[in-house]
Amino acid sequence: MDFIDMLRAAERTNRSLLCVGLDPEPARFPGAWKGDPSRIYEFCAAIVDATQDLVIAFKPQIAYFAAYSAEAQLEKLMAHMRAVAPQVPVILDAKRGDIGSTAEQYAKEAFVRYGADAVTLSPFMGYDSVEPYLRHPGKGAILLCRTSNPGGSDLQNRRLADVDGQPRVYEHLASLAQGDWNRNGQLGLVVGATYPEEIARVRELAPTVPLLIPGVGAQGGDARATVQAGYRADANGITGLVIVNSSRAVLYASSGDDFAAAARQAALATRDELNAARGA
Ligand SMILES: O=c1ccn([C@@H]2O[C@H](COP(=O)(O)O)[C@@H](O)[C@H]2O)c(=O)[nH]1
Repeated sequence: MDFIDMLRAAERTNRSLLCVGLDPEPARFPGAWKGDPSRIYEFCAAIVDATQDLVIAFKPQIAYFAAYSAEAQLEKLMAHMRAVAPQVPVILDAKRGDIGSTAEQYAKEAFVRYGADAVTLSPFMGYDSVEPYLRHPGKGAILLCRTSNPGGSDLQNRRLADVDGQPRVYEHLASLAQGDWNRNGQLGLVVGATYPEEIARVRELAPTVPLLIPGVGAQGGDARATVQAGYRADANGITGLVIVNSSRAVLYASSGDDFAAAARQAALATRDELNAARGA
């Protein structure tokens, strides 16, 4: 099944727009695991087991594994997610971006080594840096568009003087992802929950592209405003999906031995809040 079909199936089966982000920080692990990078797999697997029926996707952030030379634990975690939650797509948050020949290797890393269903990319180097990912049939490529951090404005909100209508950079990217760049319907966009007006603008320019929206929870984004700005459905079903990510607020809901149960409660509350905002 391809990435978009998996998203739709997980959304239906789990009645969810929530993506749980897997950003394991050993310093925040519970009890005897605290500070121990060899527990990264066990910690993340416990979170996956506790939330797999509540999510539209999982999003491991590769930096949290690479920083501890824990790539083998990430491989094991990918296999675990496939085994316990085959219905849930996995988005590898890697934010890669490089010339085509190097991008080919990064695409193999994401889709072959780790078996991810989609990967996040920086589109800064242009279409030829994105195209190698699109050669993997059915896999998703999710482009940074209007990121959740304040510094996102430094470049993404600048206007492009030589493009008709002088759109902002993020607006131009949204148009490209809806149109010329999206040759096989594999593209998605990252838009921060911290900027709901920009989510609405992206949705206007890219009505059918799935939006990965980090920034609720620890970054303070408003779940209700996020869904209202980005989610679209009509009588025939969902026309514009949102994948709303929360990482730290779920992972570290408790620092005690009840961390997995607490993560489940946090995920459940966020899922229900997102559903209430779309009237589901
Ligand atoms: O614009 C962006 C793009 C990616 N991220 C990533 O999402 C999670 C957010 O974690 P929280 O703990 O829920 O704040 C993290 O992996 C970021 O690298 C983002 O925050 N904003």
